[in-house]
Amino acid sequence: MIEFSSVTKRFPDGTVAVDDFSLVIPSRKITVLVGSSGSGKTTILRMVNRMVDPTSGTVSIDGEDVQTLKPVHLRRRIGYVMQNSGLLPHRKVVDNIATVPLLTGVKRTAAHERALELMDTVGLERSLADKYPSQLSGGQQQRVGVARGLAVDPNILLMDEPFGAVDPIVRDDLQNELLRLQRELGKTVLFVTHDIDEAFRLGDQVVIFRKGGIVAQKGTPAEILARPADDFVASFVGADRGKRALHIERTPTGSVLVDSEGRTAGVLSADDSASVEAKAATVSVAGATAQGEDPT
Ligand SMILES: Nc1ncnc2c1ncn2[C@@H]1O[C@H](COP(=O)(O)OP(=O)(O)OP(=O)(O)O)[C@@H](O)[C@H]1O
Repeated sequence: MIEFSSVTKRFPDGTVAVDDFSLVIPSRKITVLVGSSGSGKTTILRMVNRMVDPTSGTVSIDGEDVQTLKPVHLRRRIGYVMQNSGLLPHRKVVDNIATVPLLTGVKRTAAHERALELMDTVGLERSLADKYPSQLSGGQQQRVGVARGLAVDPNILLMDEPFGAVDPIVRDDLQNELLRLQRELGKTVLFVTHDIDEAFRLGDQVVIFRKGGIVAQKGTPAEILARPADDFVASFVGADRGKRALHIERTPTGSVLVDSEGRTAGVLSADDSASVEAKAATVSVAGATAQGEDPT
């Protein structure tokens, strides 16, 4: 578990990037920080591995204040995946993945063998091992970035907009891959994105920031969608429009879900359908009662 307690970060130029921020990040779950640019998400993420130190407050991992731990040790036990993969252009894929294990003294053959296994894990052909990053597609480069983040076998994986720079189809693939990996590996993942769809798809816990680094709402995607804390959140998550604002329409052949643009978005399964119909009946009975009519 990672815990932020009343954390503030003021940079030397006076910018307050994070102001009195508290959050518990549960182990083996994906927590997603989402919000507009400049809301302090990256700064928060970087405080976990001490790329940034807080001005006040504490960040702890399993009860241990990270301030008491050496940055180099933290970075060797925490995976870090960034936008544009951050690969070293003059190193082959296999060497990029093996960078940190080699630094920590793992023998070259063992580090390379492990790198090849990680290529399997993230769905990369082993034949790409001897290529240079520029010879790979954007999606492949991101997979190498994820493999490199996993190379130290970390319990914690920090991911800073890792899929921000790839096209929507590849992004979709990478998100699926991360969910699959998470089912297999069960890491504690802290993930930063601008994209609310990505946040809802990946996050067990989602934290929505408004400008100025203030937490507008945190919860599961279902909690946030079912009960947005205020108009800002409702508008940010699109609860009031498009594919998220669904209503039931009865057709001669059954009930369907329709979005706010009138497009059919799906159907209710038989069970759901029965319970929704029952609820609708209860509501109309209650309504009739409220108006003083006899419901029978
Ligand atoms: N080293 C620094 N010195 C001064 N100000 C900084 C520094 N790093 C970040 N900031 C400022 O702190 C604020 C938060 O930045 P941060 O990168 O954490 O936001 P973010 O939510 O991750 O933004 P984005 O989504 O654009 O990456 C911004 O106003 C930024 O300009």
